[in-house]
Amino acid sequence: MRTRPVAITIAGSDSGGGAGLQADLKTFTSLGVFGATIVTGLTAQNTIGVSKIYEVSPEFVEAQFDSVINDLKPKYAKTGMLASKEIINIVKKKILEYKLDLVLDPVMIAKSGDLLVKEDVIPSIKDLIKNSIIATPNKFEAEKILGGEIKSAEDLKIAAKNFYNSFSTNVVIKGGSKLGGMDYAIIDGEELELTYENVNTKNTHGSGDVFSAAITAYLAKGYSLKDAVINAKQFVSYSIKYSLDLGNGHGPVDPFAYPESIIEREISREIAEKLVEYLETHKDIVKKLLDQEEKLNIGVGTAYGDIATLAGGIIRYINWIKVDGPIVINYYDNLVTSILKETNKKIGISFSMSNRILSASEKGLIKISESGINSDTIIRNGKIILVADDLNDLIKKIEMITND
Ligand SMILES: Cc1ncc(CO)c(N)n1
Repeated sequence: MRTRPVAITIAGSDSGGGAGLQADLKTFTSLGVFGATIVTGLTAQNTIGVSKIYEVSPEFVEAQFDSVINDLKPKYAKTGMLASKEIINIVKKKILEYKLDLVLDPVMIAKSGDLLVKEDVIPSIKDLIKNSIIATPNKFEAEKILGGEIKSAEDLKIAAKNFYNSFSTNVVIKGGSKLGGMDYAIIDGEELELTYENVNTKNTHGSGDVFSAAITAYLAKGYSLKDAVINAKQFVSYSIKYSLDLGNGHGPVDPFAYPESIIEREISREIAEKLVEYLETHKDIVKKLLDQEEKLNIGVGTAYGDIATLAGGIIRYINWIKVDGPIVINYYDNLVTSILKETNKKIGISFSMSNRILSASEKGLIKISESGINSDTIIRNGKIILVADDLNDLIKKIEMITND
């Protein structure tokens, strides 16, 4: 009998799928957490904007709480869009009734700039903040809640302290791209500056939702609040770095990017194993590619820039070959891994320079260059590196060169 940690999102639907409860559920699932939803409203929305908002009645929000909490007994919940003070008030009542630990994301506007809440929600939001374990406003929301402006990293730190002291609640304020992607957190009095390589993209629809959902998921998995925030920052940064160019507005971030990058690493390892097996069972071909007592190596890359290679390589002694493993990922740099990075090709093999290569090139079977631009065969350090888009393509090229 299997179980998973359970987390709840109390949020609105984004018909476009990139933000709101859809982003929350994708984030929960990607982190191995079972997500349930208390739907507060529906938006007719896409990457360009919000055209309509339909509010769920407070009574129906309450009914969802009673159904979900009594049965699934979650400890952690997060909020997204809470469009009116009536909804915020019922959420507060139910949070207290069920003693839920709340991650409060004071969602106010979509990436498109459209308002997601009524103008008069601020006092009720402030009241709910006091009943949360952490609030995660962005710069804009923090300005609305605190008053004043946040224009610099220094302002961001002052605002976080002010927020922490005013509400006696842990806080992380998201600085956004204008402040270099820096966030500033205060957790149990400890100040934390959260940074990641700055990613320049317009496709950030759903980024705030993914961040607060990831904090909630890590809490449900048993992380401390500080570790949950640190890990959530990594997770959301990855989903922004690999965000999707879908739609004509702000494309969605991709909460599946992080688990998929791990899946792809495993697939690259399996393809590398298949290539090694091919070479082991085709010693005649290896003998043609490789001079005696020399080494060849292979590389298999993923869409996330990770590369599987052999730690040692394959060595030829007169009539037999020795595989010097293991297969490692991003561990050793060698000729193949650097050429794969340069050319963006998916798979490669390095071997000895020979007349065979030159004649294959003269016959027009392969295209040699030093740069690798528009060619499948690169000369580097007196060796040859053959690259291809997939395993079959590479084997086809290898057989073409050694077909005599
Ligand atoms: C429904 C919904 N919730 C939250 C956001 C903020 O990303 C959004 N754009 N739409």
